Amino acid sequence: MSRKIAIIGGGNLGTAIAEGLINSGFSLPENILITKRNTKTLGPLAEKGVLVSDNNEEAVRFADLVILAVKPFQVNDVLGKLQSVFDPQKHVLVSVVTGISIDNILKAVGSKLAIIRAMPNTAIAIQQSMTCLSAHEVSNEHVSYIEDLFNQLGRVVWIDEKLMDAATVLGACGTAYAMRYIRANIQGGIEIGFDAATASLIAAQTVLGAAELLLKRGAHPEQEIDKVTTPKGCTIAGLNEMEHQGFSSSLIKGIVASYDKIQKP
Ligand SMILES: NC(=O)C1=CN([C@@H]2O[C@H](COP(=O)(O)OP(=O)(O)OC[C@H]3O[C@@H](n4cnc5c(N)ncnc54)[C@H](O)[C@@H]3O)[C@@H](O)[C@H]2O)C=CC1
Ligand SMILES: O=C(O)[C@@H]1CCC=N1
Repeated sequence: MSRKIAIIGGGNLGTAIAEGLINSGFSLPENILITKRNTKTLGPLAEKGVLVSDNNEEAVRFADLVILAVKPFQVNDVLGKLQSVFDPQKHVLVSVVTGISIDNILKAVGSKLAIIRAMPNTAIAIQQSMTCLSAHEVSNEHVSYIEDLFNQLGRVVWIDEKLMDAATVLGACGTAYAMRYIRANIQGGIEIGFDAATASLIAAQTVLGAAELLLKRGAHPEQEIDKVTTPKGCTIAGLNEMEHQGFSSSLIKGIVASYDKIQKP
């Protein structure tokens, strides 16, 4: 397979994917074509040599891998107009769209195209995405090409398609949840004496280190918490107060609310 990639929908995620593909060296900028109805905001990518267009048909003809990154309600309209351009012998379609099943996509394209669902997050721009992948009836060649692509843009796990909504919440919405946790740390850090820049650095690096401890050791969070909580110390006093205020409970309820929103929009 050659390495020409079309990204249909140059919004937050589409542009992040383009950035990741270039930053990782997986693609040359001239091998990526990204579309949007109004291409003005794609200027920074165009300056890097990425091809920019408002014409989805042109993009599909250009590429053999098409990444669909439009909003869920736009899928039928966008794919419907591309039915005659897709070639099952040539194209593989990767959809990062929330809540739209492979079956729905197949109906919208109207042909037996190779379709893979991917659920990355915006850290894909800096090769730190968590990407969940799902496919059925796709050739091994397509599977290994797509796995290789997303592996270079972060970590990958293959999941059953029925878990895709859960993956969306935990892995993609999760970036926003983590940001809010860090922001709260910054706000607290300022209240106890730091300037905003120093509080931001300490909060972000501390979260990065905590995540790395889990990823590198495969430990359970509570094992690492036990190493921090000195008996009668300040950590356990703070943690217990957070729990009295509903910390874990509010996160779990938020995750379920996000999930319910995908299931019952
Ligand atoms: N933003 C995120 O963190 C994540 C988003 N997703 C999913 O990815 C998809 C895109 O999300 P965002 O990038 O956040 O949305 P967005 O609204 O920023 O991007 C969608 C883009 O599609 C463009 N568009 C609309 N109609 C078009 C057409 N006919 N042809 C070409 N482009 C068209 C819009 O102008 C917009 O720039 C959604 O389905 C979302 O659920 C999935 C994982 C993470
Ligand atoms: O908020 C949303 O609906 C999308 C799905 C995952 C991240 N953003």
